[in-house]
Amino acid sequence: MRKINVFDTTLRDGEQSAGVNLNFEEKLEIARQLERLNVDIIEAGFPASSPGDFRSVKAIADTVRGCSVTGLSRSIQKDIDTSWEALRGGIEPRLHIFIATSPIHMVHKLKKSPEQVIETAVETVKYAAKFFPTIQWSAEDACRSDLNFLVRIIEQVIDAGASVINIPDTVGYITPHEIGHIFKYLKENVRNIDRAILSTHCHDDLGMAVANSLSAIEHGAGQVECTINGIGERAGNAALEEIAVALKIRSDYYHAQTRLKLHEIKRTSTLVSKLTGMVVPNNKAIIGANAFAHESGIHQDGVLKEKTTYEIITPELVGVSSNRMVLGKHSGRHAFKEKIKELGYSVNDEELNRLFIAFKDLADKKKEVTEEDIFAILTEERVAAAIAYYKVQQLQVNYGTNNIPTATITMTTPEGLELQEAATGSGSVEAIYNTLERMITSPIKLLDYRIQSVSGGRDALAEVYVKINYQETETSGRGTAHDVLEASAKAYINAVNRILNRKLKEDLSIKVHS
Ligand SMILES: CC(=O)SCCNC(=O)CCNC(=O)[C@H](O)C(C)(C)COP(=O)(O)OP(=O)(O)OC[C@H]1O[C@@H](n2cnc3c(N)ncnc32)[C@H](O)[C@@H]1OP(=O)(O)O
Ligand SMILES: CC(C)C(=O)C(=O)O
Repeated sequence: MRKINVFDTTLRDGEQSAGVNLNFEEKLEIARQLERLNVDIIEAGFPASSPGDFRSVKAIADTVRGCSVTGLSRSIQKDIDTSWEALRGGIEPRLHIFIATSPIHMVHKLKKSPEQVIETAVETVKYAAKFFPTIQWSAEDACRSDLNFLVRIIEQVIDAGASVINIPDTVGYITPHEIGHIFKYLKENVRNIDRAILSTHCHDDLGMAVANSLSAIEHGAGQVECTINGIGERAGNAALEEIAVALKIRSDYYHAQTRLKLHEIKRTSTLVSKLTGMVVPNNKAIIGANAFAHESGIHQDGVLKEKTTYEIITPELVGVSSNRMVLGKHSGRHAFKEKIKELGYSVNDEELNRLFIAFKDLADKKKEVTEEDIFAILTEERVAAAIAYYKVQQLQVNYGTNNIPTATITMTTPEGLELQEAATGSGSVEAIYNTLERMITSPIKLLDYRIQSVSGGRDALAEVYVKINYQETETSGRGTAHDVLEASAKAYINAVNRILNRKLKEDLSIKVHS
């Protein structure tokens, strides 16, 4: 079996999804989970693009020990210098440097001749090789580039020091047959290709990203670039979970394997969905809620007689557990700690105490505390805004079909004051948000509001996701609670606190409660 390296770009290309905005703690949490999933390379961001990206790439490179961490860089010395500062603490510092090679990009965007592009690529790879032991070079828009030009530039960047050559389908234009031909052609025609690994990076504009990635693997790619849940720029990237499971289930055809721990897939998908606010459609392959649901009589009959009649993947393979009930209100600290360990987390005593209080509180209200509930509590605890500038102490909502909904809220402010306010709205959530806005004083614009339940049943936890604009900054916020209105208030305040935390970290003028 050929070994295929998995290069996860959820934190770089995935974060380029419109509306996704992960903060420092969230990126670190996703990186830790990717490490548990056992990816080979994590692309943690684009260090030169902003101080925030630099900080998170550096923290991930300094923390992650189970795989290599990389960051994206333009073919510019200052991007390479910044990337080195961010990545040098990693176990195998790796630079991902790119330049466009298609006529459209060279003429209109870079305004460089093909010869100038070759010269820039070679010079910058040579420069990067002074620092980085491993350099991945990408030919942006490779799939719309001239094949003989690709051969020439690839030969020269390999000579300059690149050992991974990535052939992206940047605009999601190629077909499986065509990409197979490109990889075969490069394998046969690049003189020094035995000194490099070929990599594939596909976008889903025409819905072919996974099929194209698999075809590239079939024709010689030794590395696949993908994201969890297929999130990414425009229509997204190739979905990691689909590629990995296709290689496993059809190993008879591909004869290639990854080193992923497939049972971590569901959890990774849930975490990324929660933190990005990008909901996974029910019919999504591998991780959608319906992926293992047999609805029609003939299928159910077949599955009851013999599972393999209609089931090619077992839910257990990707970590979907049929045993959902785990703990209840009589469970103690030991069992709870053990469950957290089973979920792949380790917590210190202080964290355990806080989590246990949240767990007991939930267990009092809910008959069955599922694995998903515990995962939600854990995630909320680990990625909560570092400092809760605003804290809701009490919330009361008055609603009736013939009344105007009114919310009354008691909240502590950044100055430690306790304020009480009330306001009305056309619905209960609007009444809550109008009340909070009165107390926070700066205008807050609500851009998006979504709600879902964490697990099934009437007593399920509610999870609210909001996107707001506050103090000229856009961010998202999340809140989980047993009650939808409390979860709504928490999500709103979480978003405001996240902006205030970010401003403090970036050392910008912090203006709270003016
Ligand atoms: C296919 C991909 O996904 S590539 C990754 C895309 N990701 C991102 O762009 C996210 C992060 N980007 C950013 O924050 C900003 O674009 C920055 C900080 C990188 C650059 O910002 P600015 O300096 O304001 O430049 P801006 O984004 O407007 O334009 C890009 C410039 O880089 C140049 N450029 C683009 N790609 C490359 C490259 N690979 N190597 C060198 N220069 C490049 C463009 O030609 C343009 O140069 P020009 O100003 O001389 O015309
Ligand atoms: C930078 C490269 C790899 C990229 O993201 C693309 O071409 O889509």
